Amino acid sequence: MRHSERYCFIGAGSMAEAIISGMIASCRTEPAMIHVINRQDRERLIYLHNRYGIQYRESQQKALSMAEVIILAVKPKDLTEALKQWGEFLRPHQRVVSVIAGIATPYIEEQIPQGVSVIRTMPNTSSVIGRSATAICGGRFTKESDLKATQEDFNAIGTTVLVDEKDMDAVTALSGSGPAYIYYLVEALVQAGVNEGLSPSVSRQLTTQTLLGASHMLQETGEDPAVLRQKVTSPGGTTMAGIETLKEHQFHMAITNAIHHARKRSEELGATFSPSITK
Ligand SMILES: NC(=O)C1=CN([C@@H]2O[C@H](COP(=O)(O)OP(=O)(O)OC[C@H]3O[C@@H](n4cnc5c(N)ncnc54)[C@H](O)[C@@H]3O)[C@@H](O)[C@H]2O)C=CC1
Ligand SMILES: O=C(O)[C@@H]1CCC=N1
Repeated sequence: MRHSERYCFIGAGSMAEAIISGMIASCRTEPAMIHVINRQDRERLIYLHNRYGIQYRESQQKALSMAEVIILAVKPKDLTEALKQWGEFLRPHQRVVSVIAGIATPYIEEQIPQGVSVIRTMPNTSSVIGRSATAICGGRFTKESDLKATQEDFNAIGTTVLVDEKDMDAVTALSGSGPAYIYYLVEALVQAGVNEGLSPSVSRQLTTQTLLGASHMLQETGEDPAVLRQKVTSPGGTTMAGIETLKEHQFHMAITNAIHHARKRSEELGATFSPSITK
């Protein structure tokens, strides 16, 4: 549903672009309702304006105060400076939506005027094509209506789930970073097909459609992935030979450790942003 709130993105990087393009493509909002502010790189704003029609020219302070929704889309290391620069212009009627990995709502709440609702989200880059998996949690001043509106924003670019803030680091490791693991798997599959004599284009086409088909099977049948796997795996057949090799190479353990390490990294990114440190 298209609605009338104005958005102001702080940070014009790849995640901001993924969300903006998804919101415009899904008609959640019009380009004229989106303003983007960025540090230094005016070329980037011109690119976003030319490509999507978003706004950037008027005073940045005015853009911030006119928006109902402020989206924080800077890197974790740049957040403190960004909040110093822009935080004082925020007001309690606005909702601040952070997409920043690792950083908890209390830190942001402490850097901006008292009472502003801060909502932490973790989308992923599939926002561009309206296929993000986004997790959302509210902060201390977040009302039901803020959560609902934020869910509607992100439902326009994929699916959403409400979680407790304590789960956000795990979410970040799993679905925030998740597309990269899948692309890494695809790189390996395509190369493996080529190693076995397929052309790169045939290998990529077969791999991509296999991934897509398997994703749809998971979603549309709702079956346990282990059951779906067993249906492919004939006793003594090719799949069994492949799966046994994956087991020998501790595939399961590699994935488990990767997600654990990514979650720890999310915690580390947030650790230096504890509210008590800023007092
Ligand atoms: N890339 C991804 O897959 C995902 C990223 N995220 C989060 O999104 C955030 C942004 O990530 P990317 O877009 O990849 O980073 P990026 O580096 O592409 O973009 C960050 C932008 O913020 C701008 N910026 C820095 N300081 C600023 C300031 N004081 N005022 C205004 N703009 C400022 C930079 O100029 C840059 O354009 C990160 O915190 C990341 O954790 C979340 C989900 C997925
Ligand atoms: O790698 C990162 O830190 C960000 C957060 C989730 C995906 N990309």
